[in-house]
Formats: sequence, structure tokens, C-alpha cells
Amino acid sequence: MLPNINFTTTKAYNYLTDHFIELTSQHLADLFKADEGRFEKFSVQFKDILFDYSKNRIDEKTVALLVQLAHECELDKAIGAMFAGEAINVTENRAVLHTALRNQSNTPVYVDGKDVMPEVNAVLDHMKQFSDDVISGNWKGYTGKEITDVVNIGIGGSDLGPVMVTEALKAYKTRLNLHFVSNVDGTHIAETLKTINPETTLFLIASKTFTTQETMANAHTVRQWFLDSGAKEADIAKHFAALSTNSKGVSEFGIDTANMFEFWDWVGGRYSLWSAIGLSIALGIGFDNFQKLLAGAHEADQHFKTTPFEENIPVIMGLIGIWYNNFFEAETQAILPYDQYMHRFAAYFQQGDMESNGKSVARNGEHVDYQTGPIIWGEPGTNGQHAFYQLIHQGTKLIPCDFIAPAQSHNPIGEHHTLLLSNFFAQTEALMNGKSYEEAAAELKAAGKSEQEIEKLAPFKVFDGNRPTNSILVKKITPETLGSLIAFYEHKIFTQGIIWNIYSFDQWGVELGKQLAGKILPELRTGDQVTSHDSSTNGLINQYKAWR
Ligand SMILES: O=P(O)(O)OC[C@H]1O[C@@H](O)[C@H](O)[C@@H](O)[C@@H]1O
Repeated sequence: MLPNINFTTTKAYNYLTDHFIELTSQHLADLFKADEGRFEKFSVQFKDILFDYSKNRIDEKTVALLVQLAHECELDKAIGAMFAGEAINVTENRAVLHTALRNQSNTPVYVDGKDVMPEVNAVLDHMKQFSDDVISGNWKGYTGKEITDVVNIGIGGSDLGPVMVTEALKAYKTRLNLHFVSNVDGTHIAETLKTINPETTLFLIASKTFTTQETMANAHTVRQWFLDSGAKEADIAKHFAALSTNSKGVSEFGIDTANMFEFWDWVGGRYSLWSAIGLSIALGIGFDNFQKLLAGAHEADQHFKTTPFEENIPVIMGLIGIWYNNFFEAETQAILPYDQYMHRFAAYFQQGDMESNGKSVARNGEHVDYQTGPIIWGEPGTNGQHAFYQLIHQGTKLIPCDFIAPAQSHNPIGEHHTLLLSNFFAQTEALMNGKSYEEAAAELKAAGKSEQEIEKLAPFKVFDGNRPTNSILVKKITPETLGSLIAFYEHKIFTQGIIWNIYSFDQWGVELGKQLAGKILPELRTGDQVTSHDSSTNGLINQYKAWR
């Protein structure tokens, strides 16, 4: 059972409200000047990951009160409930056990009295054998040729994780070329089909439910394309595999259940890259590397489960996020990886975070009267610097940012990585310190500007600073460190969901649009004028019919 506590009624929340008033008058740069040990105090190293949260608008009292908040909200109990396989996804009556998928220590994990580890391990063995076979060329297509290309057809959690990880770990690429088709827009599949050969392509139909409209439409299109190219129904077994919880749906589609990689309803879609949904990852970087990804996540799970909150990276990440979200009223959180391979990391956690904590009904069924999940966004550095950092530095909104960078590059070309990292360090320093009027004026003077020009220009060159950041410096982006990093973010989301007293593992909010699209679809199939909606929707549909 999850606790049911309104965090705004806790003692810690009350203290934090007063403490917030004290602290907002202090500039981050002054907090650093006042305390030489700030970095040591507010940073944690976990294996090859250094998490520095010292450039946040916090002091020791803030951390103590936030930790007290976590205790008062019974976060420890909630963590225990998740790992123990309790049905904490209450509105769907399901356990939440992505942690069991990467439970490399193999201790039993029970769901309804049954240990799930034997099944988890059996699917992993199947994935290993299959991916080894395909990568080695042992697995042949219907004309006897080796597989060269793999197309993953899936959307949301059945797409974003594998895309993000295979991009982030491209340095570990096998000989297989990966493609991902998610959008129901025919352009996505059409453009992919132009680049592949049916004789040498393997299609992975990735869908937890095996009912998702987009995925089923794309799957049926490729099936037809495959048959139209000259293959027979019997050849499908050599070119199609399914990653799903729905074996009935898979066999009805015509995929041999021997080519089905199963997972279970206790794996949430946006937490499923660790499951059979990760088959494209195993094919793309090799099974050993996939297993290292799982091992890295498992180590982070142990850290989350056993480390006191004061030293617990995902708990601290979550609490600092709450500090900005609920006290500073920050609406968004930027994730800024200084690593080109990680260019889909923020997009991945848009789903991870926003689908989990984009909720407004508390666990007691009542509407919340406080803010919950933030808007997550971000792009890799340094690209973002030349696009939207202006607003982060000088805009009116407070945007807490996570800066992530590897110390070692997979592509150490010339001075590139040093240039990249100089930007990584400079940005968080600049966001913290800012630039005073006097400094701006002195710079203009040194550039030979007249007093009049200085007076005119200096106000625009002032940076308030005091803008908070986390820095996550990792030794290198390897399967292990990436696994740990993803798991930390997952547990950050969990921490926040517990404190906001919401259910983080359902997603009812995506249903309404699906229902309405289902109602409109038959209307689009005829040429008749539509009058059943509001005037805007009618007007748009009728103009579409006139133009199509
Ligand atoms: O894997 P499936 O069942 O095709 O679902 C894909 C996605 O479908 C969306 O509707 C859900 O909101 C996501 O959570 C999910 O990941």
C-alpha cells in the first residue's frame, strides 16, 4: 500500500515555507562565497557518476527539511512497496517491477505469490540466443541471406527507450542497421521502406498491448509490403518478431509465437526498455552490452533502495525538483546533455516524467491543490546555447537545468571534447554568478565605448545569475553508466510522485484523444458533410474533405 499523505500538510512543508522566504533573498554566488565546503557538502559520487547539486538555491537546512519531507511522506515505505511487487499502480491494479527486469542479483521477486525471476531470465535467454543468431549471421532471411537491417515498429514506450539508448550507445553498434518507425503518418514507414530490402530485413513489432492503432497500422503495412515483394506467408516467421504482453494478438497477426518475446503487465510502457522491448537494443549493441545496461540500472536500484536520503542521488534529484516546482513555482525542467549521442535523452524523459507525473488527482481521489509534474524539455549542448539559452540566462522564468556530460568522449577528435566541456563548465558557472552592472560597464569601457554608450548598453548586458543547475559528470557514456543514469531519473520521478501523492504508473490522460479519434475516423471515411461537433471541429473536417 502506498501512503496517502498531502505533503502540504506536513511539518516539513510548513518549515520549508518559512525557510523559502529566508533563502530567496540570498544569491547563489554568495552562498558559495560563504562556504568553501559547499561542493563537498552537496555532491555525491556513485561509481563513475559525479552528481553535483551544489549550484542550487539550497543550504544545509533546505536539504534537511526536504529529507524530513520525504520521511514524513513515507517515501521509504513506498520504495519498499515498489521493490516488493505490491500493486502500487492502483488504478490498473498492477505491480510496478521494471526493477525486476534488471535484477542481476537474481533474488526472488514475487507478484501475487509467484517469483517472476525465472520468467524474466527465460526471456533474457531467448533474447540472447536470438540476438546472437541474428548478429552472427546465423539467422537467415527467406532467400538465405543474412539480416542487415532491423526495423522496430512501436510508439511511446515501445519506441522512445530503444531509440534513445541505441543512439546514446551508438559507439557500441553491431553490424546491424537499426530503423525505428513510430508515427502513423505514412511518411515514416514509406521513407524507411525506401532504404531496406525485404530479403535482409527483420521487423520487430513492439507493443505492450498489441492494439495500439499506430503500431498496428504500420505493422499491417509492412506485412503487406513484405508479401507484395514476393515473400510467402510462411516466410513471415523469418522476418517478423513480436515484443508484447499479448500472445493472442500476436498469433492473430500471424507472427509465430516462437518469435514472440514476452513481458508482463507489471512493466509500464515508459519503463519497458529493460524488457523484451529492448530487443532492438540487444540487436543494435549486442546482448552483452544490453546486459551491462541492465547491470548499471540494477546498481542504481540498489543505491536507491539502500542509501540514506541525504546521500541518495535520485531522492535528492526529486526533492530539489519539488523545491523549485512547489516553492519557486518553476514550471519546467530542462535536461541538457553535452553529448551528441544522448540527443534523445530529454525526449525520452518527456514521456518518462510527463506521462508519469502529469496528474492532478491525488491518491485519495481528490483534486490536488498544488503543482505536480514539471514540463520536461531539452536539447544537447552546445546546440541549445545558440538557440534557447538566452531565456534561461536572461528571461523572466526560472528554469532549473540538469547539465550532463562525459569526461571521456567516444570520438576524441582534436580539441573537440575540450571545447565541448569548456562550455559545459562555463554555462553552469555563468548561470550561477551572472554579471553585474559594474562588470558589464567595465567590459564596455575596455572595449572603448563612451560613457554615454556604456549607460545605454550596460543594462542589457547584465545577468542576474542565481539560476540553479545540477551537474552530472560521468566518466564515459558506457552501457553501465547509461543504465545507472536512466534508473536514477526513473527513481527521481518515483520520489516526486510519492511526495505529490499521485499515481505515477497509469496514463489515463492519453485515452480521451484516442476515443475521439476513434469517433471521427468513420466520419472521415465518407464524403458527407459533418455537423455533429462544435463549429470549429466541423469547419476543419469539412474543409479537409473539400481539399483532400
Ligand atoms: O506498447 P503499446 O501498448 O503499443 O503502447 C504504446 C504507448 O501507448 C500510449 O498510448 C501510452 O500512453 C504509452 O504509455 C505507451 O507506451
